[in-house]
Amino acid sequence: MAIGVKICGITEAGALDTAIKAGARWVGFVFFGPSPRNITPDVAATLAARVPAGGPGRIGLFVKPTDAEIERVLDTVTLDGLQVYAPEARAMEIRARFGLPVWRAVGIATHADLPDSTGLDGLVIESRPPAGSTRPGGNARCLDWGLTEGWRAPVPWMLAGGLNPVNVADAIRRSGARAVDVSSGVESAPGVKSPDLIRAFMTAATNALPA
Ligand SMILES: O=C(O)c1ccccc1N[C@@H]1O[C@H](COP(=O)(O)O)[C@@H](O)[C@H]1O
Repeated sequence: MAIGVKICGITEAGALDTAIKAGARWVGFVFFGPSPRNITPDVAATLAARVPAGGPGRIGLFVKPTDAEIERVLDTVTLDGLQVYAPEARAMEIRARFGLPVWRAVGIATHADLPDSTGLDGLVIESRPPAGSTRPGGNARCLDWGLTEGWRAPVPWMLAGGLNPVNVADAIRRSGARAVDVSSGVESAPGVKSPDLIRAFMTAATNALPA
C-alpha cells in the first residue's frame, strides 16, 4: 500500500525540488510568524510555481488565522489545500469561505481525543505541543503511536509530530497511518531542510509496508 508523504515547512527551491523528485504527495508552506519555517507570500508564490502539473499538492499551513490572513496569502500564492490549527467550526468556516480542501491539525494525548466525526477533508493527528511552546506543531515531538490503534477515522488522516528517517517506518506500522507529515525531522537546523534527510525519509516511509 502506497504511503503518502507530506514534506512541510519548505522555505527554498532546493528542498522543494528534492521533495518533488523523491515523490512527496504534498509539500507544505508555513504562514505563521513565530515559526522558523515562516515564509512570505511572495517566496511561497515562487516556490508554488515550481511545482509541475501532477506534482505534489501545495498546502498552506495557518495557525488560528483570520480570513484576512488567508486572503493575503491566496491573493499571491496558488495553493491546493490548507492545513489549519483551529477549532472544527472555524475550520469549516474557512473551508466554506475559500473553497479549498481543509485538513485540521488535532493534538492528541489520549485515544479519546481522536475525532469520530468531522465535516472537513482530512485530519493531521499529532502530539500536543510541550508546555510553553510558541507553536502548536513543528516541535519534533512524537505521539504514542499506539493511540490510533483501532481508531475508525472519519476522513483521510496523516500522522505528524517528531517523525524522522529512523522512526517513520515503525510509526507507520504501529499507528496504522497511510500518510505521514514531517518538518523538523528532515532538517539540519530549525528551518533548514536537508536534501539527504528528505530522501532518506521518503525511502523509509515508502518501504515501511510490504508492497
Ligand atoms: O513547522 C512549524 O514550525 C509549525 C508551526 C506551527 C504549527 C505547525 C508547524 N508544523 C507542523 O507540525 C507538524 C509536526 O511537525 P514536526 O515534524 O514535529 O516538526 C507538521 O504538520 C508540521 O507541518
